[in-house]
Amino acid sequence: MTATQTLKARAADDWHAATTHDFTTALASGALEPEKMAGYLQQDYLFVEGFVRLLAAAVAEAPTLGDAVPGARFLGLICGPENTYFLRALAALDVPQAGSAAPETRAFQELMDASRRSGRYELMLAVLVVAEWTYLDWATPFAPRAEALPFWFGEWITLHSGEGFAGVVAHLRGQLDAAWETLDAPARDEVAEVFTRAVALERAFFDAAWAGFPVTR
Ligand SMILES: Cc1ncc(CO)c(N)n1
Repeated sequence: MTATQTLKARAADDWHAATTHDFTTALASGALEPEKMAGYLQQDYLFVEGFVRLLAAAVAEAPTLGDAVPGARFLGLICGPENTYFLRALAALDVPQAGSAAPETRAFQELMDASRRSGRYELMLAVLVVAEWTYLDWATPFAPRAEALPFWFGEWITLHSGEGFAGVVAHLRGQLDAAWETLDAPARDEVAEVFTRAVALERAFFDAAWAGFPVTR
């Protein structure tokens, strides 16, 4: 097994819960209440702010230009089509951007900030790999039905499935698998800890979204 396969297997319970969640099942069926989607997108837009900074830091730490380019392209996608999706979807659901971060969002912001400020590429990658790979896993089975859904559901699935997005995940995993080979045992333990924590936070974020984040009006 590769390092990222082993890390995923060690977090199997939370991984499975996060990637087969009632929230995403309802989203992909089109039956998710607009209020729940609005609360989720408000909080996730705050998540994305920290994610952009983290991804930018990882691009800066990549060992070569070849290692940096796929992440930089992905940064462009998030700040382009994905950012526009958020603004269009929030407008369509008739809500503004969130006033403040919910506890589950804040926990994620703190993990992203800590891994970014560590300056350590492998800790940044641990969070990035979890965030993108869990989304690829839940969204991929729903890709065939995305077109038939209202855009605020369908485009969220499309943004996290398909060949291009699978390539992003493969790239990030490849970076972490390569970095892993250079790490001593204590550093590997730190990566595993961040990876496991990130999977738990993905699950908690969907649990909170399914219960219903408070919506800013
Ligand atoms: C909480 C969360 N995790 C991962 C992603 C994928 O970028 C996202 N948009 N939100």
